[in-house]
This record gives sequence, structure tokens and C-alpha cells, in this order.
Amino acid sequence: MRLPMLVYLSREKRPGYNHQKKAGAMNVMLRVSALLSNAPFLINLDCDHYINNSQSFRATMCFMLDPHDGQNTAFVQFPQRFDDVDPTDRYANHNRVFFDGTMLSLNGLQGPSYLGPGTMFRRAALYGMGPPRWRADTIKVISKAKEFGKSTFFINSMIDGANQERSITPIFLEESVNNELSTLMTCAYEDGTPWGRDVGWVYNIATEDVVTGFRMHRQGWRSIYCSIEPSCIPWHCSDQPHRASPPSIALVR
Ligand SMILES: O=c1ccn([C@@H]2O[C@H](COP(=O)(O)OP(=O)(O)O[C@H]3O[C@H](CO)[C@@H](O)[C@H](O)[C@H]3O)[C@@H](O)[C@H]2O)c(=O)[nH]1
Ligand SMILES: [Mn+2]
Repeated sequence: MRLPMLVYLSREKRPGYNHQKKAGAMNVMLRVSALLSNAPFLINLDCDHYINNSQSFRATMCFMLDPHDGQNTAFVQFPQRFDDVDPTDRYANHNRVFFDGTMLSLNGLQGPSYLGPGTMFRRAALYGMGPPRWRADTIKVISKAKEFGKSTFFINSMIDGANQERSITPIFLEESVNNELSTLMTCAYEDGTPWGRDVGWVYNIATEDVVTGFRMHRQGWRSIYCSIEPSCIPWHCSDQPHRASPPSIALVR
């Protein structure tokens, strides 16, 4: 029996290079995980969030594998729910109108915005590929593959990583793979590439989540807002009373 693999990553940071905060960390994670598991779906959480309901994973897969719309779904977004809000919710910290009204209603159009934590992504959409529009076999790795950086290991993993039908066997970490993982984590890896713009999480903006989601919508992908019962609190976060305004300010920006 093989135990699940848990890997802690710390990207290289260096004076003169903008580490690009969460977006920069996620892009390193995206590349490194391509060599570790190359899973076609990824879950994104913040360090101040946790998963409250283990059924959430199954719920997302139902949307991703849905025979009608699944192939065109780039991400499934859960609401954020908060611990320690006073029972009368005087300051509207649950943000019910935003989550249970606006985001849910967007399911009737192209789907909700990407909201940061509590999101299941399709790997191919994060690579900047367009939606297959009913024909999965037409997912193409962009011909100019070198634009993804100079890692042949990574580029070779891309087509396989877009194939949701395959099973995943974790790789054996031999030395050549280890060296490549280090290369993918260096801050110079993205120099002269579209990472942070057309590929991966978007840089140079306070709300990388919203613009990354908009880029996918612009390409024609859809998204799904998913709030499951009975507990209906799949993702939980505890610091809301102290942070009600910064995300709102950032969104306005
Ligand atoms: O230099 C940094 C800064 C942040 N993070 C990560 O980014 C997350 C979000 O940062 P946080 O300080 O918690 O910001 P919030 O304002 O609480 O985050 C909301 O707004 C952000 C910008 O829209 C989104 O990235 C978040 O997912 C969303 O929860 C953190 O949990 C970290 O995991 C880094 O990895 N490196
Ligand atoms: Mn936070």
C-alpha cells in the first residue's frame, strides 16, 4: 500500500524578484504538482481556511464530470463560511447576500467569480488552454509550448495533465526529477514567459482570484457555485470579524 504523498513547497525568493504573493506561490505549486501527481483537478485553500465537510470533494467532481457541461467547467467555487460570528450577525459578516444571492445567481449565466479559497480547478484551464466545447480530445497544448518555460519535463506533462480519464500513479522521485522540481521553483523560471498573465494565477493586482476567473470566463469557460447541504458549510474560516473590509476594498479597486 502506498500512503498519500504530502509535499511542503517553499519557492525561491530573491532580492530583485517580485514573489507575487499568493499568485506566485500558486503558480510554483501548479508546475511542481505537474511532476508529482499531474492530477487533472486541483483544490485551492488559503492558510486561514479549512474544509468543514469531506463530501465537498465529491460534489465538485459531480460538476466537473457532468456529461452536459462538465467539459466546459473551469472551476467550482464554494462559499466561505465563518466561525465565531455573533448569533445575530449584527455586522453581516456572513456576507449572505454576496454568497447566497449574487454568486448563486451567476450560475444562471456563466458562473460565479473565482473567490480565492474553496475552489476546485481544472488543470487545463489554469494553463491558459481554452474550453474544449464538447470535444475533450481537442484540448491542445498551445503549439508554442516553450512559452511555458524551459522545463521539458513540465511541457511533456501538459497533455497528460489535461486528460481527466487517466488514473494517477505517483511518480518515483529519482534525482533527475528532484533537480527539475528545484528548477521549477526558482524565481527566474518565469522570466520572459506569460506566467502571471495568460498562464496560471494573474500577477500585479490585489485580487488575483477575481481576474484569474475573469480570464477563464473570457475564454469561454464556465464556472459553478456549489453550496452543499446538509451542513452547507464546506469551507470554514475563522478570522472574518477582523477582516470584513479589506477584501471588499480590494474588489472595488
Ligand atoms: O505573500 C503572500 C501573501 C498571501 N499568501 C497566501 O494568500 C492567502 C490569502 O491572503 P490573506 O492575507 O488571507 O488575504 P485575504 O484578504 O483574507 O484573502 C482573500 O482575498 C485574496 C485576494 O483577492 C484572495 O487571494 C484570498 O484567497 C481571499 O480569501 C493566504 O492565506 C496565504 O495562503 C501567500 O502565499 N503569500
Ligand atoms: Mn484570509
